[in-house]
Amino acid sequence: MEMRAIDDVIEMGRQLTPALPPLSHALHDSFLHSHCSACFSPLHPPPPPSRVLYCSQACSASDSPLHTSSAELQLLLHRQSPSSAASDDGDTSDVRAALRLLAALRDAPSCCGSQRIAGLLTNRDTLLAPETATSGILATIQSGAKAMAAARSSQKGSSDVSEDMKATTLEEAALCAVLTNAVEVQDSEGRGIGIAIYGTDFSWINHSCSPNACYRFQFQSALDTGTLQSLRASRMWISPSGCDVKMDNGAIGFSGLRKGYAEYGPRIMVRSIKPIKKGMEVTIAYTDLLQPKNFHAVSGDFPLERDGISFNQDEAIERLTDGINDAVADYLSAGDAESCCLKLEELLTVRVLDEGLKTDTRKIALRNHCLQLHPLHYLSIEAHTILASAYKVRGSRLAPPSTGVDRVTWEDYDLTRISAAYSLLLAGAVHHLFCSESSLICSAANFWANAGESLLKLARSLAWDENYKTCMCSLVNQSEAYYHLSHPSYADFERISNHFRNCVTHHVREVWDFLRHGCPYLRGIRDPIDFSWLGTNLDSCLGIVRNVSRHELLGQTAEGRPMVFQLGVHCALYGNFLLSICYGEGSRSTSHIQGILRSEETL
Ligand SMILES: C[S@@+](CC[C@H](N)C(=O)[O-])C[C@H]1O[C@@H](n2cnc3c(N)ncnc32)[C@H](O)[C@@H]1O
Repeated sequence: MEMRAIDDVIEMGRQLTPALPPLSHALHDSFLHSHCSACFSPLHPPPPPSRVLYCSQACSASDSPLHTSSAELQLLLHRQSPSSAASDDGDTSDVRAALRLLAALRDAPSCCGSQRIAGLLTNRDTLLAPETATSGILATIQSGAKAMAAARSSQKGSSDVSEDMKATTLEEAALCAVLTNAVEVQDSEGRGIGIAIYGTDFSWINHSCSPNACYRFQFQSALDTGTLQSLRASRMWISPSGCDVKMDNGAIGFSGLRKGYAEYGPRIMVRSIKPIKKGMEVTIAYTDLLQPKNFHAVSGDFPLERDGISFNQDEAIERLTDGINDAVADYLSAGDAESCCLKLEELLTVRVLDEGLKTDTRKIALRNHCLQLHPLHYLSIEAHTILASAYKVRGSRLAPPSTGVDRVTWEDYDLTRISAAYSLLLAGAVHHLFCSESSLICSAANFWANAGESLLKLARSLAWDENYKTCMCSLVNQSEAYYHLSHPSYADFERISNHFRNCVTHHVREVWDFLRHGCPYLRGIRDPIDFSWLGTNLDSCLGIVRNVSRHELLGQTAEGRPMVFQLGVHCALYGNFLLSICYGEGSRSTSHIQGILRSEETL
């Protein structure tokens, strides 16, 4: 099954589905005590741990009957009991979501088969086939289905649990449907807090490495009837297609299934990120397009190569990945952001393949050269993301509690400046990839918005006068109008993008030396937006920044501050423009960045 566009031409930034409620959803175990199990909103303040918690009476009334009738309660109790062998097993959200799915469809047993449940593909035969199943997935499905069957028997009060547990086909199919169709629900900080399974309107959308649509979540507590009616009234711009469409349409129309649609839980809505013609298949990305698996398909491979000799990439990538993981462990587990920055910058700067060069005479001749990881390689992007965050944390740690945001120490200021430089480099690198693969619009949007936020924080951090807040650019003055262009024509999109890009390129030339000053790795990056300097010889880029004294830096800061501000405003506005295409007006991401721009009096 697949979904196709039903209108003549759908512009980019169009909402293609209403905000769809989940068929089933479950928090990850680690968020069961900090978030509402019905609507996934954070609990303030976190109450003392108990089994399943709700943010309101309405959420409790909506969800607790399903929590009990689905046997989720029994499953959690069983796993917590000291006698349970599975008590310290991993996350149970898949299994709990599968139990909830079966309970939601209890009145519609004909919707449940081993191939499809409520129209949703289970992939059971493929997932359990001996030739395709990895031992890990097979064991996970079998043990999960057994735990589900045991919990369901115990909930029914069945006397013969062992007999009930023999027939786990239905549980296996439900769990496979969850594994095939569930999406990770992320909170505003991008943390995966749980999973949700949606009906066929969403779940029949296939994956593409170059998708033309994306999705976002909408979090609400239990909805009143008026809001529900208006959500349902919103139209579908896509419809099912495929050889089974008749049969499966029957499945979705079944009244028992409709009962299964919870009126609460994180809703999902699909949006177009490219113009889509009538009859074209609508696709989304199931994974992060900047991650390795898809990266090569999206943007080509950036080889570790010199003078026509390509090196053993797998070995090098493995070593670099280990190095990055080691640095991240310092940051996340040991809380040592400084060590993380040192390790990552060393990793990005030193030769990466020296050991592999021992045997080949041509390669031996190259041993004195410095081979750097390409700045657009996915590992560089990963490392830059961590560096931007680690420098930011280091900057805020150094500020004494009494100083407030506007009065910071020099060291704090330097760290904030380098964090902003990394954020800008990330925005530029991902934007470069976005120019050749427009599916990366959501990533580009987030990186531009982050760069804008970091640069505005930097401009704010030395407050000796307020005159820096002047933006002469006509685009900035018209920015209010762009918020209402969440589905622009492609021509408008290109015009606005080109204008913003030209302004950003101009400002970057003025401030880049200042932003990267004192950072050994960043001095090798000539320009963070225009990568035409990336030729064959990265070495020649090193060492081009003269040493600047603290005094000169201070002078540059006073002068550079309006420019940093203008650059920050442009990045934030452009990020917001792209965010409104991907997620629509009023989304959490756009509201956040608009709040920042309002506080800077640019809106
Ligand atoms: C959420 S379902 C998508 C709808 C599904 N095609 C159906 O018939 O119900 C996900 C499953 O669809 C299949 N699928 C999705 N995208 C695919 C793609 N690009 N190529 C091949 N199979 C795909 C895979 O079996 C995947 O596990």
